[in-house]
Amino acid sequence: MRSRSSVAPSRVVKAGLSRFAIARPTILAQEGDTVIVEVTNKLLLENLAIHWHGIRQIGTPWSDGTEGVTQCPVVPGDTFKYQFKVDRAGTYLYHAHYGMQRESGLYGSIRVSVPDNFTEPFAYDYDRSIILTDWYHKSTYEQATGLSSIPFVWVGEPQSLLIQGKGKFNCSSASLTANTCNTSNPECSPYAITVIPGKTYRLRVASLTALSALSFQIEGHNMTVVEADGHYVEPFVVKNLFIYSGETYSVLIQADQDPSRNYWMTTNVVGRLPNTTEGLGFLNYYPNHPRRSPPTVAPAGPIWNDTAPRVAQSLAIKAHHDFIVTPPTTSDRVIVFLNTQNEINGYRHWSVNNVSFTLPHTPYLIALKKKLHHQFSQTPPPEGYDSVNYDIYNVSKNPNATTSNAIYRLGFNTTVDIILQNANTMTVNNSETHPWHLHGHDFWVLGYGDGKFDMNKDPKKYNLVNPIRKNTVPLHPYGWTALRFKADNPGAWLFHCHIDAHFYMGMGVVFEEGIDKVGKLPSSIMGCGETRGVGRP
Ligand SMILES: O=C1O[C@H]([C@@H](O)CO)C(O)=C1O
Repeated sequence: MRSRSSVAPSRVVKAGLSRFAIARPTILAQEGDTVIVEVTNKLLLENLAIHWHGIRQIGTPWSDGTEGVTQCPVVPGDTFKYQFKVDRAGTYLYHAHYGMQRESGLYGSIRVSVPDNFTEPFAYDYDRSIILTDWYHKSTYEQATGLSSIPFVWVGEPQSLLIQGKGKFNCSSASLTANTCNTSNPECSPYAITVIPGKTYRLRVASLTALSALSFQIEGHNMTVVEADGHYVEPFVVKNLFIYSGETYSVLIQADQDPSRNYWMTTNVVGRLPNTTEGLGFLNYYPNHPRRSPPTVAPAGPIWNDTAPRVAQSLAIKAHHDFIVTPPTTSDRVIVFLNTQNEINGYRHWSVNNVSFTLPHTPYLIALKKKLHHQFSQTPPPEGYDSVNYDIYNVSKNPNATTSNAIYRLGFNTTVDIILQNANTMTVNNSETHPWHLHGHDFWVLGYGDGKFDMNKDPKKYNLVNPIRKNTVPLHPYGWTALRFKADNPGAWLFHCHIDAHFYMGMGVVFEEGIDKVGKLPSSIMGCGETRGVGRP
């Protein structure tokens, strides 16, 4: 097993956040470090909160940065201090967690290195990170207004795909002024990763798309997957890496091709009918010019509606044989989450077991700890759905759908199974891919399957031998995904679809466990709802 560093030096990273800059600093830390980030909200009119995606916040649930769940928003002009321990090496992310703010570009990487005396189960010469995103021309406010209007206005497909904040847009297709669309602007040149011929690179690839499921590929180069969401993977080789919003992977690439030219890196939409041209970057072989286009046409990625290779990749991700932590063999509670799109009072929502999630005025962590139980519904949300009669293959009207801010209260230290069940949307013959992200924990991924989950048969097929642990996992169209986790981290934790618009439309739940074990809450997380006036100077 990996050893822990006994020294815990602190690092302070100061971040000021202003509106349009895309490239955020990467936070570099070592396992065991305490990271302190002082975030100053320099936005004129917007609140914010920053989530440290993949960091479990053990003992610091108030630093999870989830507005409405673990803290009040950081208002313009205020500085908020996040402090947490990075207790496990790996590839993580940070991003805004206020409304749909993340997709405006407020994100970055967290790279936690292994302790000094530790050898990873693979070797490489250099370490590089990229974040894949999609980009909309409409502001998040315009998008949010459409989503919560009658008639419903969907955000649609993004205008561009970005590799490390850089992408392209066909200016001739829009009536934009010269300043907003200028292809000769160096800002528009594709992102390049420069490699030295003969060397091996660890490329940390993350996705923080607002909507798109992606395939990522590098022309002429195989990728060996070695890490997923901070856990070592039994290595396997891919040509296309399928990646969903909220996931991180490390892949190894060998710079072993003809060194006299550059190669395309491309990313394209899968899982939805694409209306966005592919994102392009260069794998730049030194000493070629980093902006010299490869001599080839950028190769096309895999076809968008072929689900089988995506499910196959999900199934291929297993824990590395030297780093297996087996899950408990049984669970104390099984909760089934039916994912549906429905209409409630004429508004379009996403729901879990016909309940569309809404946030209370006082964040849960505060309301729970201070026993302000009137702040949110005390009617327990449903543990499942009518799996006998519900037809997952057809449009359902779901007439009993409601909105609620009730939460799932879990017994401390119990083992919980979550079965995510997909279904048809409100469009005929359509079921979408949803990346589900759990705050405060990793879960074991026990299995994926097609169709309706069968409680009698499917658990027998669970992988209890070498399941990967992750914090984000896809739910494939018309399929199910089975997860297991231990409710061992005192706090209130969001579990939600990582598609911005879907979470905005109610696709999430909150778990509470061990609230009596949470330490004294810092007053800085207060100031809204029933704590208005508290924590503000
Ligand atoms: O929530 C969504 O709404 C649209 C579509 O279902 C209705 O326009 C879509 O593709 C979503 O993911």
